[in-house]
Amino acid sequence: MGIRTGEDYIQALKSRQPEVWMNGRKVTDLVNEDNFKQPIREIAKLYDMQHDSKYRDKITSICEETGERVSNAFIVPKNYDDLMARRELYDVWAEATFGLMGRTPDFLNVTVTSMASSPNFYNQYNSDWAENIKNYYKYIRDNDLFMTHALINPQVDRSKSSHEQKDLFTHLGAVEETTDGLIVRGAKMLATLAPITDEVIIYSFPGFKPGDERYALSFAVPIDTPGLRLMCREPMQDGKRPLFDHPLASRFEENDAVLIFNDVLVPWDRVFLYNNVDAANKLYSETGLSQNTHQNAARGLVKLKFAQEVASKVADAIGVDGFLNVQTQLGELVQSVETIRALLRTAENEYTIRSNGEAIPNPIPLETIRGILPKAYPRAIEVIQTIGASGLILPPTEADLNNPELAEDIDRYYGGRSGISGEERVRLFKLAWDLSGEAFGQRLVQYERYYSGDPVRKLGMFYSKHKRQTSFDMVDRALEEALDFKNKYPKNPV
Ligand SMILES: Cc1cc2nc3c(=O)[nH]c(=O)nc-3n(C[C@H](O)[C@H](O)[C@H](O)COP(=O)(O)OP(=O)(O)OC[C@H]3O[C@@H](n4cnc5c(N)ncnc54)[C@H](O)[C@@H]3O)c2cc1C
Repeated sequence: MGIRTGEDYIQALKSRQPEVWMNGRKVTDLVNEDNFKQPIREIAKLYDMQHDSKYRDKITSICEETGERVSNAFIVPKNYDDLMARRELYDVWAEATFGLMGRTPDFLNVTVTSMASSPNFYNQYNSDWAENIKNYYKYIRDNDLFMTHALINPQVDRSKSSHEQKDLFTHLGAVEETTDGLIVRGAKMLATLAPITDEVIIYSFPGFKPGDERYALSFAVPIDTPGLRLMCREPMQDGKRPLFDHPLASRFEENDAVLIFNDVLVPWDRVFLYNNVDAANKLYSETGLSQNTHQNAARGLVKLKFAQEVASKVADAIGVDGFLNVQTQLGELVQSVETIRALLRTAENEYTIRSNGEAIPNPIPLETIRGILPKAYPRAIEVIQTIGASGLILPPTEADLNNPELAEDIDRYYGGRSGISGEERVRLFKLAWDLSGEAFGQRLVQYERYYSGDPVRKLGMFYSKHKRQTSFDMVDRALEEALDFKNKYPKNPV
């Protein structure tokens, strides 16, 4: 099949009925559910871009194996140009969504591509796993599917490992093996956009202990697999609010869901890892899984740049950007953007080739971005809040603007510096409020903190790995030189 259109994607959604719960009711008509309508349009738009002559050759390529056109996310990069072709896809889709949708299809498509291009890892444990992930990759690639993922266990009691939880199946685990496959039970979270995806893939961060074997799992199933329940969080927009009043929240809401597996059958050919604590702990670091940090970084840069531009435009609109305190805040944001931009370029320029022939960006600058963004993005939002001040809270609604009795007052009292009308400023400040004040905007902050794991533990892991890979040459030399000097000049003459 190769690349899908937006309509292909929507038709696939219509053909399925996953068990989706929201606000206490079962959602039976996904594509007409108010909360999902606009996000579905946004994802469909991305698929359509693959067919648009303006983007097609930038974001898709001909697959050597099938001769079909596929997303660049499915091409295993062999050199710098291939890596940059992927980057082009990340940029084009992130810019189309202002970086506000974190889980666009490229994210997991790249993840599965990386898993499948590490057969040696799987083969050392079980050759079936290597075969299964390879076939799954081909299936996703050739049908251009959209996936969600769920890596973490319910928060119930973080002081205990999986097998020590009160209930054996609080954390998702294997119940029994059958001839058809594995029966799994328990919950995983937090699957962003799950109801409007095609498939879900399960794997975990490291941290399994002996005794956790049944929880050491990786597999994929269709999102409408019998027994799989999707519990959505409370929507942050009802899908009915005017785009004028909520120009971002009404478009880019990514609902998140907890996945509850009630004795779900996972066919054996969809099992990528099972019953092996060692393999589960190494999966992340040894399969190139962290390749998706490249997508994360490119998308995060677009989002940070967007927030920086919003802050600057807000300041300009009300004539405060000549004040030193405002300039230093705006300058700080520009420098954050430039820092991320430079790190991303460094990671790409310093790419290496893995033993499987796959080109990968230098992970150290990418992980550095991962460490900086959870602080830089919330700071950008704080700057918008500080500079926008009361102006963020006061704008009237579209309905007010449409009332002729109010029009004159709105233009007079809600306008900006010379040249900015009441309506222009109201629209800008509403956008800034969506990003910085609305529940939608607060989720975006929380997303940047946590989307790829706990930043605290990630930084600890980053440092431990860095320490293992490095030496203390300069310190050793300074110590040696001091000793040499002491021996050479015992009385310290000049
Ligand atoms: C908006 C959003 C979207 C997301 N989308 C996805 C998704 O699509 N797929 C997915 O799989 N996940 C997703 N995540 C989940 C993300 O992976 C987790 O939030 C992240 O891994 C942290 O886990 P947690 O939220 O359970 O926090 P916890 O692990 O419960 O941590 C809570 C607090 O306790 C501290 N803490 C907990 N355990 C330890 C420890 N052992 N040592 C030190 N400190 C500890 C943490 O530092 C943190 O401050 C998303 C999260 C958010 C917020």
